[in-house]
Amino acid sequence: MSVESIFAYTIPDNGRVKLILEDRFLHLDYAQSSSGTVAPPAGCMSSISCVTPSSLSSARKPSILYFNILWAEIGSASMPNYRPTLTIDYCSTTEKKTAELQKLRFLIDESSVETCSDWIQKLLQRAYDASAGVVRSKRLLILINPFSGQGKARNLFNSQALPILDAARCKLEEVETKYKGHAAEIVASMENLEERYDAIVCCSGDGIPHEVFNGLSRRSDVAKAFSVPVCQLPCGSGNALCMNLVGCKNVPFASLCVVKGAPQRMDLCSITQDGKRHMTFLSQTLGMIADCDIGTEHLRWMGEARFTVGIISRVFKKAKYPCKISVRIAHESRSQVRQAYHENKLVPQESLPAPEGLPPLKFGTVEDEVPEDWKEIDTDSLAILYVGQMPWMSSDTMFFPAALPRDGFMDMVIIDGNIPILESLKILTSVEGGKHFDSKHVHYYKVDAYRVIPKAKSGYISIDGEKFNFSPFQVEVHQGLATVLAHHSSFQAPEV
Ligand SMILES: Nc1ncnc2c1ncn2[C@@H]1O[C@H](COP(=O)(O)OP(=O)(O)OP(=O)(O)O)[C@@H](O)[C@H]1O
Repeated sequence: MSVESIFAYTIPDNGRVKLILEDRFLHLDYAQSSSGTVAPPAGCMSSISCVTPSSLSSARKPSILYFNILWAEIGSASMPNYRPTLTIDYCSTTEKKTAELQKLRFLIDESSVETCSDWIQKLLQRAYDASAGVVRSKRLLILINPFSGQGKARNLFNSQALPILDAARCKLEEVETKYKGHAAEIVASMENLEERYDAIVCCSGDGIPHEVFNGLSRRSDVAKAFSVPVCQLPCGSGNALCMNLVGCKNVPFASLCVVKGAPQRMDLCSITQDGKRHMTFLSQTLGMIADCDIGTEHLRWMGEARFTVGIISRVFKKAKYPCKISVRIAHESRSQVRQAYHENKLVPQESLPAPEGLPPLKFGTVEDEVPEDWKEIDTDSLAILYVGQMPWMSSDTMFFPAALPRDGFMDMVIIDGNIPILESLKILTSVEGGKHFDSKHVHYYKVDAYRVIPKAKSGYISIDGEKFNFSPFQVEVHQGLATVLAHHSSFQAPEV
């Protein structure tokens, strides 16, 4: 018998089953039973249809994708007359990106324990592809914001993430954030951060990843610190990081992606405002979106719906936000943006130079002179200025369909407040699928630096969904500075 396959026995029927390591999945061949009538163990058949790739749905043998396999081990035969057991922990998954923890148990012959141990090693090598950078039994720093979303983060973590991380034998260190800024302090001050953890997992909305990237930027070993991958378990009201990296806001599926994720380089931006420099990983906005993001705190109980309710009321009021924008545009027309998207879609992370520290600001700060070659947009009728580094801004708004993880650009959207209300509503309702990209009323640029000077006395500026001062700010991008943990090397969004 090849070590690619082993025989085991079902519990309780004692039927013979052959476990075969195929190219991309583990096959369970129950037809090996002499009677040929042995039923697969409970929980197996129901999960099998989910884990069998659609191209193989006609295959007779149940199979489990290696991606879904968390762990396998032989239980010690502690009692006399008890045969050793082989346990396989895995997640059944659906096309809608949900996941459920499952367990298979088989008996094995005492004489085949050694063969089975070799087979388990092979199985785990395939389940955790070291050549793709996937680390087994990850050491994770888990940052839980107990106030995220509607205060459910702790409960979501314990009930939906922990069982999967435990089954995958991850080593966890949990910390609950105690106040705003605590997560940044933790990662800024922790000794040997990069030696201690394989990833930082934010059980939160987008506020904690924002703090984590800022905390990392304050470390003296900043170059090494930015190589620690950051990811999110979607427990907040805005979970854009997870939506972009994983493609859903399902906590069990996101947990499976933490287990199976590998480090991926990603652009990160600096923002200067009022004499300070911060990092921003997701977005900067002024106008209706900022108004809704920050100005609807009283509607927090609604969850993500609060953004929609806020936007519609502002469209009908024809709200306008006068400001001066100076911007370094790299790609201006829609066709140029599309072309740049296709050219840069798969920038290999290995082609980027390793960061040497916090990069110096190429264009100075918001206090410096605006460079002469920047384009000036002076407007009294702006409705939305929205600049993003990732496609999804929430689970149902894909504002920046052309955004890429490491093209070295930010995507800038400008929408004027003088367009008819019906057109504004059309744009905003097409944002879910990113269809607004082709609207003639939407200006969509790829830029690498810009400055905004608001002209009103008061208002809202939202950076990564966090409230910033209502004063001038300048942003520039640093290509591939940050590292995230993801199963895919690109963002989870359809092509433009
Ligand atoms: N213990 C705490 N008490 C109060 N605020 C906290 C605490 N821990 C973290 N915070 C702050 O809570 C804010 C929101 O966090 P987070 O993004 O996780 O949740 P959220 O529900 O998605 O919120 P938002 O929709 O505002 O982004 C962040 O600014 C974070 O700094």
